[in-house]
Amino acid sequence: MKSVINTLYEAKLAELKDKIDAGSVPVQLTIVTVGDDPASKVYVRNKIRLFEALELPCHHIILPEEGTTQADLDGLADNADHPILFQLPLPNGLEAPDLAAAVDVDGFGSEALGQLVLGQNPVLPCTVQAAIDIIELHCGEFSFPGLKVAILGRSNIVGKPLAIELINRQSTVSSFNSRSDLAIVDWNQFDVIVVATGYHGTLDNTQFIEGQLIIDVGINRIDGKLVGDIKHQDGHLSDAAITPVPGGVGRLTCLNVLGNAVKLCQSK
Ligand SMILES: Nc1nc2c(c(=O)[nH]1)N[C@@H](CN(C=O)c1ccc(C(=O)N[C@@H](CCC(=O)O)C(=O)O)cc1)CN2
Repeated sequence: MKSVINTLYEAKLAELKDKIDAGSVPVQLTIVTVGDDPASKVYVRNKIRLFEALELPCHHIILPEEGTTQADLDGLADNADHPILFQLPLPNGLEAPDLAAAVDVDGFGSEALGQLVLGQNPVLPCTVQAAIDIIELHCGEFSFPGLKVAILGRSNIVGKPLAIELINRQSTVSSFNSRSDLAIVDWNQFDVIVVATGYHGTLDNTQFIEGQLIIDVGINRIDGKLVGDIKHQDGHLSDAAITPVPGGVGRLTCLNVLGNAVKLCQSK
């Protein structure tokens, strides 16, 4: 699976470099962070490094947790004239402003989500785009209609928008959340299982079968080690294709921030 992700990453990066070179509008991004969430620091650093590697401007606005108001964030959003994102999670009491689709690099705002529901080919949330690309490469470009996909997790940034995008593509989508009884589910009925709960051990590799594609969206730090939402039982080699953590969906998510910024800047 690692080689599939690497192939995808390199192909997308090459395609983006060509688009950047061919475009007349400069590609840039602003990232806003509030406070000092340690995981966010890593993710933001990875995004900035990618822009730096391509010599593209990535402005980083760092605001203190103490004293930053919703009006400060809303002001930044209202004045944005190029792609911007507010790194999540934000401290309690603050929420990401509802960005206009033209500058919404995450695709989390109501305008971008409305376009998604209407199937208007918007900028997809970066993790959703990563899952779609992995399915497309692993199962085939024309595999979406009728594909049986289980999605565990109903977050606004992954589970819900991924379900909508897959429905747009005529897949058969089953959605599970923390109130679903996972113990009675026959996981063998699905072609693809996407686990995006944020809990390590939601499912384990003994529950999958040959031929299935398993997309692990989770990034959990346990005893200083990065692990996904899927537990890998020692001594059990799963025949299913399972995306790795780290080096899987998270890596592609970062690349898709660049992809979305290119798309937004070049559609001005
Ligand atoms: N504004 C947003 N906030 C958050 C998003 C998002 O899409 N937009 N998603 C997640 C975090 N995320 C994106 O920002 C993200 C997650 C993981 C990675 C990544 O590079 N992962 C690496 C491992 C990194 C590590 O060492 O910890 C990997 O999986 O290989 C980048 C971005 C929540 N917030």
